[in-house]
Amino acid sequence: MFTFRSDMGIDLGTASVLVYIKNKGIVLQEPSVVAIDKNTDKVLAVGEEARRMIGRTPGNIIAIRPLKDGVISDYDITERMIKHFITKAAGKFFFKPRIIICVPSGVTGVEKRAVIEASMQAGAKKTYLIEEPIAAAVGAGIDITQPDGNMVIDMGGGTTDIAVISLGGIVVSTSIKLAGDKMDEAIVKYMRRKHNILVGERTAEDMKVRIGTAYPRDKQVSMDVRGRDLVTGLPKTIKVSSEEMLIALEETVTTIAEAVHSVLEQTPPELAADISDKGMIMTGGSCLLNGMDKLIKNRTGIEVIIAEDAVSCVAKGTGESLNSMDILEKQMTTESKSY
Ligand SMILES: Nc1ncnc2c1ncn2[C@@H]1O[C@H](COP(=O)(O)OP(=O)(O)OP(=O)(O)O)[C@@H](O)[C@H]1O
Repeated sequence: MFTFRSDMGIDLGTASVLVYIKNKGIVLQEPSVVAIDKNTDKVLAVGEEARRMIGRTPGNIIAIRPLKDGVISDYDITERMIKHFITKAAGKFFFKPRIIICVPSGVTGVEKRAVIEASMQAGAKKTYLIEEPIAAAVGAGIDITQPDGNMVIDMGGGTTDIAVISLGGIVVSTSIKLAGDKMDEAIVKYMRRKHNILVGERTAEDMKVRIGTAYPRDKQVSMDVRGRDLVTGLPKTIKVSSEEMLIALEETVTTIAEAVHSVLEQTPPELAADISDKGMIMTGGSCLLNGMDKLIKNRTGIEVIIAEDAVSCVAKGTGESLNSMDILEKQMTTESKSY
């Protein structure tokens, strides 16, 4: 089916890719996973279909997450993944779309060019890149053009980006490679250390979402977890409580709260006063971890607001930035402007 020009915003995340099309909203949300046949180098599946293959692939098939820790770890695969998602989201287009892509904050100039190249090859008329905290703020409904201090904490899969934004620009920021993936790893380590059980990446993520917590819960919850007993080598099921998750996640979540505190310390006083009045906004999938808002509030004394549709904020903000391209142009990567 042919569609008329549909400007497109893409959140190229470590954990998932979201595509936003103007006037349509989020049209695609899939994990950033690609399954490859090692022998032929052929892409077998992308997104959800590829994710289901993680940990279950025969020798010749590998499921790759081409973005890791907020950087592009596999270039070529990232390029192929972007092309696949653009084509899937847009169908065949009549007018080439303008595409704006939000990349993890740690990517290098070379990686940025690879992303732009992939987008151009997939049929973009022009490609722009945008910084993650700016996109998150726009998606959370903040008018970033005002001379007001706004603080955004975007906690994704690979990175947590913390930024103070005013007049459309980032005043102070930091990006740490600690977010959802590291929480999952911490759970795997805890289960091995405490229970002598090996659990998979997906089980750990499930535990985090269902019983994980960053702050003591009012009411304890627990779940049955299946893994491999490291002593007998056989499958085993045990009950794990949210109290245990608090211990497993403590180091990771405390470091994130400390990073927020340190950005606040570097914030100019007027902007800090604005933030203190309005509260900080949290976006990204990992901000949904139970008690994360309470932990940060407890550490900083400032109210924390979880944005509506926290997971899709960056994609939404990326897409909406197309409307205010002139104001935001200064935020975009210079090398992307000329394409
Ligand atoms: N309810 C929840 N509780 C805790 N964590 C959650 C929840 N829902 C999603 N997550 C986590 O959020 C992370 C994904 O978030 P998101 O989709 O915002 O990341 P991303 O944009 O792909 O990553 P990045 O911004 O680092 O590139 C995953 O680690 C996932 O496990």
